[in-house]
Amino acid sequence: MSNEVKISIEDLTKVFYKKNNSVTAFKNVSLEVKEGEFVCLVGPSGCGKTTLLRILAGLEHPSSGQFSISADSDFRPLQSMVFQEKGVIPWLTVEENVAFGLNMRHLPKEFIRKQTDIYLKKVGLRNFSKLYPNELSGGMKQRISIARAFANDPEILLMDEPFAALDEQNKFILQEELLSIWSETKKTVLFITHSIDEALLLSDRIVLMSAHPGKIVHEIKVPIPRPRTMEQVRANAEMAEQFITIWNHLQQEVQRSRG
Ligand SMILES: Nc1ncnc2c1ncn2[C@@H]1O[C@H](COP(=O)(O)OP(=O)(O)OP(=O)(O)O)[C@@H](O)[C@H]1O
Repeated sequence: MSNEVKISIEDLTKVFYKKNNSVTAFKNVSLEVKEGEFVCLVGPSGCGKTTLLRILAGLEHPSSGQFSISADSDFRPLQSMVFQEKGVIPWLTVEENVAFGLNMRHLPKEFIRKQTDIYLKKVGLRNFSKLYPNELSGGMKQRISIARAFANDPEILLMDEPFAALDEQNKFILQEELLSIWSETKKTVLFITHSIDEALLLSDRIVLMSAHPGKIVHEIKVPIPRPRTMEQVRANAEMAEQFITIWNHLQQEVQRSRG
């Protein structure tokens, strides 16, 4: 991780206005993410995590405040986003899905072929490259989304609960695959999860949000050295303490959001 700030969010607020009322998704959020840092956002349902990511992805406008993503290269996209599901294009083959962003940028064919091949290999889908998404399992579809996001070589990666719909065993495998690709590419990642275990396994830093309207209320640095495995995280006494700290916080906030 470098000391350079890659994502800077300053006093950001998002209000959705409807006919007779308004909903404040999150309020006065300020956050800095360093280049190469892996940050997980954890908070109760409805606290504005997805909305914050959508703003960083340019899919929504903030109501007030500002943010910036620092760009190292004019040729790279600013961000790629990985969603929980429905991130694949059903009428394209696996390799066409992975190459999609690169094709949209009209990059040289040979570069696209090589880049696609590298990431298909990294996510274990090389032998499935000519298949269509409906011939694949949920885990394989998420691998396509991850391969496409990294193949695009964006300045930052935004991931919105990418493993939430998977069974636990597939989730563990994909988490470790993601960590392995991330350690090679050192991308800056902002990752939303409801899973405390997942946040402890993946993050350099965990940012906790309050119940709706979301605010950042606490941050935790994850001290386990990398590379990490779920077994190490589960066997580590300090991590067990962190788990309880995060759970205590979440429990209170979830109760508040239900109240
Ligand atoms: N397009 C929209 N129009 C109106 N309200 C919206 C819109 N999108 C989100 N909201 C509201 O903003 C708040 C935050 O929603 P958001 O989806 O960002 O929360 P979240 O923390 O990602 O929730 P979850 O963890 O359940 O996915 C919610 O109250 C939601 O109803």
